[in-house]
Amino acid sequence: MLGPMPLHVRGNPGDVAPFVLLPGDPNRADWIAQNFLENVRTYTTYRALYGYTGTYKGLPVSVQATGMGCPSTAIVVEELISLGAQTLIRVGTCGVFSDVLKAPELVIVQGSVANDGTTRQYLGGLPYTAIPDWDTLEALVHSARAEGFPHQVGLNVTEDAFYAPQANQATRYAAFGALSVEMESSALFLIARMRGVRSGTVLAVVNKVGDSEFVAPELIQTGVERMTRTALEAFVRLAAKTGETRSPDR
Ligand SMILES: O=P(O)(O)O[C@H]1O[C@H](CO)[C@@H](O)[C@H]1O
Ligand SMILES: O=c1cc[nH]c(=O)[nH]1
Repeated sequence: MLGPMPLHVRGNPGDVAPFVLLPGDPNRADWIAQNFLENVRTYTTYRALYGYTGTYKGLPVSVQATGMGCPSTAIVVEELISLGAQTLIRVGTCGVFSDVLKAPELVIVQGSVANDGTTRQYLGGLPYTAIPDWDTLEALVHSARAEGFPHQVGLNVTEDAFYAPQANQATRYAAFGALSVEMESSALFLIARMRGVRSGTVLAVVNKVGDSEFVAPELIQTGVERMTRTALEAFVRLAAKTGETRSPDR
């Protein structure tokens, strides 16, 4: 299964843990590694797609930046899987469509509208519903509940063009029940399904779509801390359920 060093995620076989957190922002990857993991080592810095492996409550966990958008995410996810990743949880930020959902509340993504070019290219025009793995979704919801973190579970929109001139196309999906918008989950969910691994997404709210500013930094920070804890606790739950305690240097 494990081949030579991938082109972009420049780790060696054994560097990446089966459980991987996926922030878009490389600085968030660094911050998570420093503040949540123990015995951290860096396995890649190429193109600022930082990747670290350490342990959380004794469980080997990696945190790998995806960069922004589905094209970069697709490369990173494919290469992580080639390096042995088995469960990938995106810990991202999102915009929301109404004041019903406010920072630091979390969004746990039940499915993501694939309004992006990467999944379109993979699928060759086939309509598709991008959904997370059920066990991962369930573990995220249980963890958020157990931690007492306010959250909503629902539909997200993944899009490519943050500054598309059609005044936030994604808002059109709000009328059909979408809660949030971001730029990576559809590709993550599709590729995970194709390659037979598990995936999920938990998001911290950073803006209401259409507003010209992000919400206050302390609200964003609280949301990011909570989503990170939620995802890590989901890994612990999944590991306990399936007996996965493999070390990254197995
Ligand atoms: O904060 P991250 O995880 O990068 O996620 C969101 O932030 C970026 C846009 O500001 C996009 O990548 C979007 O999906
Ligand atoms: O993709 C994103 C991320 C945060 N906020 C948005 O409005 N869009």
